[in-house]
Amino acid sequence: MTLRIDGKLLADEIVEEVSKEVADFTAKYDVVPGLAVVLVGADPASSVYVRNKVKRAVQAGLNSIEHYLPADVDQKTLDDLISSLNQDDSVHGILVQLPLPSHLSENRIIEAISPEKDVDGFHPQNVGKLSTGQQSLIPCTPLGCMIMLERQLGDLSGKKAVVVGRSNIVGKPMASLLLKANCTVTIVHSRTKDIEATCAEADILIAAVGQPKLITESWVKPGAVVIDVGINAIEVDGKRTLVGDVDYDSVLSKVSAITPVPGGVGPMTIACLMKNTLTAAQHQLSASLD
Ligand SMILES: Nc1nc2c(c(=O)[nH]1)N[C@@H](CN(C=O)c1ccc(C(=O)N[C@@H](CCC(=O)O)C(=O)O)cc1)CN2
Repeated sequence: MTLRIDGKLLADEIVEEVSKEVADFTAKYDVVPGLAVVLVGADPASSVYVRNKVKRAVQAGLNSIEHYLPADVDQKTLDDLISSLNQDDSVHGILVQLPLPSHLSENRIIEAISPEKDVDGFHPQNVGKLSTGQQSLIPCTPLGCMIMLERQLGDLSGKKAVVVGRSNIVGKPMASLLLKANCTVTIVHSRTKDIEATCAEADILIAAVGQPKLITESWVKPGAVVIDVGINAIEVDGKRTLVGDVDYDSVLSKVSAITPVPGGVGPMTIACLMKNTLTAAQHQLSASLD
């Protein structure tokens, strides 16, 4: 029987665990970990994600600080805001919701965030540490995927893992994490020859390419564990529907476990942000006591 990995349920559990640890942390140090979320503009999807992040932060017992800036905000204003959040001791985590409007530089903003407060794990210092196997803040989506995989499979050592997609947010950090967990890792992308055959050898298949229902039955190995990171809005019978990069119905009977879309990786991304904020606060406090 195929297991449907319930990301919403697991996310609830993680936020509950984080809230207990936050309560202990606050009781011990008299400090409430603070998460600052910055939204530029009013993109509907980004607004939903930010709203859900704030809701989860409150559930986790974090201090949620929100900054809503107009879509035409200039780079200097955003740089100044990040600089003031970096200096604010009540803020332990900073997240700038992506994508930013095209006149703003995402790289400049990511690099402006203090690496210790970079709860997205996107700063080059955190990326470098992750890729060299050092302790760092880990991007939330790949972290959520690893938690789901480890709860499903336990030890991942020796598994063949294929990551479809090479983005900085998901594909590359996902590959680093799988390698750290002793998997044999392949990243496939638009220039890979015979992607389908490579995917069909994977014990673990991570789909993070942003192409609706690309991966069908012939792409998966019998018994594989499939993690679908894609969240694509398509029209079905004139109605907006969310689907993953995997054709769920087509692969379902062949795989041993699979994440659905919606309700799989998405909720875990937000839960892991709460986890990262607590981790950042713990590290900042222990550094200040050194
Ligand atoms: N600064 C960041 N920006 C972005 C990130 C990120 O990790 N950091 N990731 C994505 C968006 N994202 C979080 O920000 C995100 C996307 C989707 C979900 C989610 O829960 N999706 C639901 C469906 C939601 C819906 O109905 O539209 C699901 O999959 O069940 C959470 C977070 C890009 N930007």
